[in-house]
Amino acid sequence: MVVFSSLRSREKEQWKNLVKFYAANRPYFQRGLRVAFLVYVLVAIVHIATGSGPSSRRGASVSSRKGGKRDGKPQRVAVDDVFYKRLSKILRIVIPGIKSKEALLLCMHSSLLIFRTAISLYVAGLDGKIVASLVRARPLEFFFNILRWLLVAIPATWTNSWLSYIQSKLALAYRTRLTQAVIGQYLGDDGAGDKMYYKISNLDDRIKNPDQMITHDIQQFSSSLAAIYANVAKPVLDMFIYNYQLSQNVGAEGLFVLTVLMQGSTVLLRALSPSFGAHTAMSAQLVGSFRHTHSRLNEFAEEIAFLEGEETEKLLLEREYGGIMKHENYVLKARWWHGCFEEWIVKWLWGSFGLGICAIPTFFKLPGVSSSDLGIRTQGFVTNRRLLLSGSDAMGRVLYSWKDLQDLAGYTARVSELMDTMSDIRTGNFKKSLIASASQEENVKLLQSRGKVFESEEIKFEGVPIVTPNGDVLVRSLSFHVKRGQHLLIVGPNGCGKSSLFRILGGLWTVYGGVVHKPPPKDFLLIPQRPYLCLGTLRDQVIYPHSKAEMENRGTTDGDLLRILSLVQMDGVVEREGGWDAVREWRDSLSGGDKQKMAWARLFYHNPKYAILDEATSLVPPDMEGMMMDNATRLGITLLTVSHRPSLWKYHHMILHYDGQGGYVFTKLDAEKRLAMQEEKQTLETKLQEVPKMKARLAELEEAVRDGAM
Ligand SMILES: Nc1ncnc2c1ncn2[C@@H]1O[C@H](COP(=O)(O)OP(=O)(O)OP(=O)(O)O)[C@@H](O)[C@H]1O
Repeated sequence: MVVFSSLRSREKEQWKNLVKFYAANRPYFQRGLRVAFLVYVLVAIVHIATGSGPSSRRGASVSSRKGGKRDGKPQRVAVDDVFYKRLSKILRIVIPGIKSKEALLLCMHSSLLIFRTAISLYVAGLDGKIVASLVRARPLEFFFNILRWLLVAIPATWTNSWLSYIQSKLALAYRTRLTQAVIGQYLGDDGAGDKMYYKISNLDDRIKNPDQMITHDIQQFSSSLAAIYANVAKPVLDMFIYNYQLSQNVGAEGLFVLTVLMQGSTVLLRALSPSFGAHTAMSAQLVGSFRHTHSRLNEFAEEIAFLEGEETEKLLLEREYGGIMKHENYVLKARWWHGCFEEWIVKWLWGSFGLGICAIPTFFKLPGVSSSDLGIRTQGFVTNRRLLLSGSDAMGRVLYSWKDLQDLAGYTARVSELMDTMSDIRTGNFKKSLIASASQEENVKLLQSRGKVFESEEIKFEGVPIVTPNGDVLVRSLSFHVKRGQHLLIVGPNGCGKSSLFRILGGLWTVYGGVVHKPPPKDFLLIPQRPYLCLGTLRDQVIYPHSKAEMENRGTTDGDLLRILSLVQMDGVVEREGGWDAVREWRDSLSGGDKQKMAWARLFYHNPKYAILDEATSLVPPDMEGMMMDNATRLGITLLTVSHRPSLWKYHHMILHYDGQGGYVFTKLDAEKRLAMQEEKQTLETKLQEVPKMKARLAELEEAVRDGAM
């Protein structure tokens, strides 16, 4: 018993010595703890910045449910090094230099953020003073403190309004830079990137809805990026300042324990966080798909109306919408429970612990701190409490900013997917699902090789294969030669590659072999079966893609345009529609035949060296067709015509006849002979159709004769 009590008294003595040692060296311990806190915050920032946080390892793939694949692998969306690489690439576009407008806005934004923190610190101290003057019952002091409170409200409100204004300006500036960069590549005419808008949707499978990405996703990305700066930089800065100030008031020990608690709960929260970045990217993708289905309904409204396809279209739309709702509900639920858990930890758990810390100077005599009266104690408590609330709010916002960062990762993935795909396409690297025959050995070789293209006055193909973007070899080796003035007729069964030849001539499809000699694209004008009518005035329809200024520069007047329209018997449309400056949705205002005539008027206005006519007269009467062909010939336009109408044959000198099996014949066209053969063929075909009926009638008669005989 004696031994035991002597042991206890020795332990007590040791403990006392330890406390004494601590009290004597407390300033050094305090300094050590503050440095440790600083290191901790820096490590945490580096942790987030390098994407090595727990959530980053749990990045989900966007394409797990639908589309969005790169190289056959699903695209990952997470706050990881891939995200930072993508982001830094985009940042170089949106903030092109330190002297740019965006850098200046960022600088102003940062200064205002620091100024606001300084105001908050002053307000925390003032709050304490107001309550202290109340407790001490000093009315004059109380009055002056309230006056200070009112005065500080002026720069405080001014700063807040400026902050949100500059943040919005920053988002707009980012959006403008990014939209200009993307549209520049999408519609720019700079060699390899030429006709990107065509290639991205026709030659590549990766981007399903570029329109949604350019209009919606870039806007969301810009707002998210502008907000992330305030949502991450400001709380981190606040966390430093408030916690440093708090540790000065209550001692660094409380701060140390609070930090350990916060770190523990942060790790737990992050481990339990759903992958919000992937959810954001998926939402954008689903909305894009829904919008695309809607725009198809608008575009083909007439066809669908005649086919009475409402039910099917409704089902398609409902399916798309159902997909969005399923996803949104899932995300909503995930956000709900995550929000509950997060608020309980951040607001209530940290809050109660913080109150305990604020009470330390009231209940304990801290070594080196002199005792104080009720007023000082109250002032200290109120100030510390405010600092603590602001500090834990900052810490909470750093936590919340993880979600913002994940949202940003989602939008960044969408925007960089578009930009990376465009870069790939610029280098001729397309990703399209190939048909089975493309994997045959000879076709694999063919798809890997490239042909040569030379600019020339005439059109000459030497052993050029016609291959569709999904690897279907339509013609293995095509050779023909068309000189200026030699009109070429192209015939063959459906899907044999007639229009595909034009796509090669227009530089849209890849030349996989042989040699192509062709004039530059500006020397061609295409009239398809359903001609394109642009948004704009009636005049714009004739002169497209020229502007009115370009038309005037080349010396053409509205009178000249009227004469051109009279050639296709369309001059009445000017008066009917209210003049050349009338603006309509011309696609709906003109009939099918009128649209074709308008396209012919455009041909006569531009007067190119070559005209590609792809069933371009299918909807106009034969006499009109003859007049248009004659006028084109008179203007010296060389015609490359696809038509099933025998009446057109007589205008052509050469014929390229596909057999539909990969073979073809290219020869001179003896129009008269061909016409006679065609007519005879048609007569025989009509007669052949009668044969089954005649046979049936014969059988009936034979039976009747047999019956009568019995
Ligand atoms: N963007 C594309 N991607 C993949 N395949 C395509 C694409 N465009 C056309 N094709 C395919 O190329 C083949 C040839 O098409 P093309 O338009 O040249 O036929 P065509 O001979 O003009 O037929 P039609 O007389 O019916 O107009 C078709 O099988 C078509 O499906």
